[in-house]
Amino acid sequence: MMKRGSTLQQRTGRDTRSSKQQKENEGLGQPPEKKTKFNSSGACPIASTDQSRDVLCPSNGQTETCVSQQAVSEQAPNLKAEVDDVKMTKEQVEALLNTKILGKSKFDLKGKNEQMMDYIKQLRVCIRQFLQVEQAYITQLQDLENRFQEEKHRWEASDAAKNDENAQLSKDLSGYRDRCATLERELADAEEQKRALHITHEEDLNALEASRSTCLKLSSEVEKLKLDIKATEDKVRSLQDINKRLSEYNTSLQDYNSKLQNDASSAAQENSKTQQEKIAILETLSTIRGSAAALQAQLDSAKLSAEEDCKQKTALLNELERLRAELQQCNDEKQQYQSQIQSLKDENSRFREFTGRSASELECVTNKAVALEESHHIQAEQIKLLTNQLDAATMKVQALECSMELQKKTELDYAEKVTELQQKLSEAEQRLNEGEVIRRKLHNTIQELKGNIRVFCRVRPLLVDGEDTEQSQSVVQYPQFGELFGRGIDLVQADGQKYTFSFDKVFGPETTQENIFEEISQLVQSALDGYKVCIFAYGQTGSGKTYTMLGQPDQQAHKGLIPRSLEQIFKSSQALQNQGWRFTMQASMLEIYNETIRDLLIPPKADLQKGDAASTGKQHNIKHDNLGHTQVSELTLVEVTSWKEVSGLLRQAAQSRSVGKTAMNEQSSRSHCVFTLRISGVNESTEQQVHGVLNLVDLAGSERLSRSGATGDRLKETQAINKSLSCLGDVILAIANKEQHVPYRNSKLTYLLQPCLGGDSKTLMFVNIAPDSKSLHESLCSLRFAAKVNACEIGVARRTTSSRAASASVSAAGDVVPRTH
Ligand SMILES: Nc1ncnc2c1ncn2[C@@H]1O[C@H](COP(=O)(O)OP(=O)(O)OP(=O)(O)O)[C@@H](O)[C@H]1O
Repeated sequence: MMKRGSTLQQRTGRDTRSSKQQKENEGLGQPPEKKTKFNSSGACPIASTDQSRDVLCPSNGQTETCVSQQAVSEQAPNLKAEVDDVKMTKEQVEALLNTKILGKSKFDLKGKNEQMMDYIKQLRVCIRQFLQVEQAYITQLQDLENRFQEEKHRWEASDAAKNDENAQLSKDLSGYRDRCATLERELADAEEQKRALHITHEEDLNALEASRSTCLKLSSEVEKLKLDIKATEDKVRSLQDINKRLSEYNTSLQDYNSKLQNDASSAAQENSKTQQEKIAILETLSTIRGSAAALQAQLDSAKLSAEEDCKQKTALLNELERLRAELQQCNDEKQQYQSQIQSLKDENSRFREFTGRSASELECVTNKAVALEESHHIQAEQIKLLTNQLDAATMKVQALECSMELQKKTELDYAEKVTELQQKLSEAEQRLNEGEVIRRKLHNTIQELKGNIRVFCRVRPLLVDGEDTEQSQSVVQYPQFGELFGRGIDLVQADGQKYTFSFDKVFGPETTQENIFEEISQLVQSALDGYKVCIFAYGQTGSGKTYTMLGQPDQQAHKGLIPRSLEQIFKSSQALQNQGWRFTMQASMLEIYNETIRDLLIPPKADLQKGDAASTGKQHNIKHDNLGHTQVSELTLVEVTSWKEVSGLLRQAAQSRSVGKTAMNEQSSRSHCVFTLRISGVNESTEQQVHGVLNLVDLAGSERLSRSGATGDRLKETQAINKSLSCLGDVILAIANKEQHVPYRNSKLTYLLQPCLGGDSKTLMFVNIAPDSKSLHESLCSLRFAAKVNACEIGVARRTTSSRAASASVSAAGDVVPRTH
């Protein structure tokens, strides 16, 4: 009960304190009775309307909220009566609690009991009062709790709202923070920019300052320059003129360039057109040459007749002179005679006057006079005759002079015509040369654009006394029109089955060595322009490879490609000397027999002393440097300056091959023969340098073992040939398939020809075909191989050119052996 009371007291402590505060505010000096009004019995008065009001709490004497009577009656209806009667004050309660039950005496139990009963009664009243107070407190507490709950709900609601608000705010805050960060970054950037601008500004200021000072300097210079400008302006004007002309020239060049490009696209057509034009020009040229020759002959004859006329005229003039002299003489004589006659007449008259003279004397004189008159008459006749002759001669002279005039005129006309024709001729020749240059350019462009190995097919004639049987017929046919005309070849089997192939060109049996060379002369020429050129002949034994490559060098009609190419190269290199070019050339020749390299230019004596390369085991190794130059170790390189020297070398090589042939008891055609000419050119005026290589290869004949029927060494050798040729096939196949690894090193031949097969060279293969039916299968194999080669793209040919200064350090490839034999 006390505990509960104390709890209540604690709970109501705030109110109590506020009451106390109130009390203090109202005046501490006032006695509590004045403020808190007790009834007569000392109990708190109960308000009639309010449920509770402040009263002095009986336990602690402080002001407590008194519960209304109605509330008390609701809480404890059984105590109502007592509560209404008894209201205890604090002092009374304290007095009650301090009350001691003593009785009248120690043994006055009844009195004690009554006292006790009374005491209990009072305690009950007190308790009831406290219960009422407690009830009031509880009610108040509940009320407060309700209010607290309401407040709590309100607070929770507001808290949730605040939370939402907070979340929103924190969201906004993070947004603001992001924005702030962005702004900060922007600010930093802006500041950076500002700093950079500031620096730039400062730099600009510095630059401005510098430029101001420069400006000042410049303005002084400007003054000077202004003076110069006037002089320069004149120059500029002239330069502008030049520039204008140059730009016109440039435009024309550009036009020409675009035209060339257009030409390049239609190059193939243009090329053939140019060829036709060339033929037409050549025809016109030959016609012009013919008419020029005729006119020249006419002119010569006219000159001759004019000369004769001149001679005749001179003779006539001489005759005239002579006649004039005679006439003069006659006239003189006549004069003499006349003067004689006159003197005679005078004498006669004197005689007659002086009749002293004799009649005979007179007669004599008369006769003399008659004779003189006769002679005079005769002379007069003669003079008349001579005068007539003179007139005739003069007329003749005049006629001659007229004819001479005419002759001269005709001569002049002829001379004019001749000059005109010569001009036309030189124009035609110039056009021909230009056409040739364009043709060469187009040829090179086409070659470069094609980027593949070109293949020409040559079919030899049926040999009457050779291996081809007399009855044998050609199994080769050629398309007579259409796209494949001149490019196609058909092999026709006995059963009528036809195999068609096409190449860059197909040459029939009627094609001469000259025709063949005409087709490749440009290719050979490009070796002088700095290209690597390789021409090789492939085909079965006896199909005409050697005939095509070498032929018979001493016979004009049967010379092969090697002699013709070299003749052309030496001729062109000499012609190029006019343009400042100086060429040096080195020749080498080797053969590959059974995978062994033999130097064919070792002098025979040395060869005998040293022994044959193959038998002495002397090794020739092949190496390629970074520039794509091939070097064969210990190979003889001979500097050559004329075809004559090369022809000597070819003879020597042939001898060396035949020595080898005897030594090894083999056919020279069983080896691959490689002729190489290295060309180095330098232009003295432009310092330009070119390095070209011309490789001319006569391959060993391909043949099937079954057909050759070879055994022993011959079998070994055939196998070696077949191996190297099949290696060549492998290499071609690998290139055609654009494989990563190309097996160049599988044979000496392919390794030697690597730069020609591998890319930046111009390569041409002749596939030689024997047309007889016995060779049909071999021919088919050869043509199939050639078709594979033709489809093989090896890349774009490149010139090797440089300036002299740049390549001063590049030494010539190979060791040059001075020619001593
Ligand atoms: N176009 C041709 N015109 C005339 N005769 C030819 C022609 N081609 C080849 N011949 C002749 O055919 C024969 C064989 O030719 P050649 O020796 O050139 O053949 P090959 O292919 O070099 O043979 P091998 O592989 O044995 O060296 C020779 O007598 C040659 O003169």
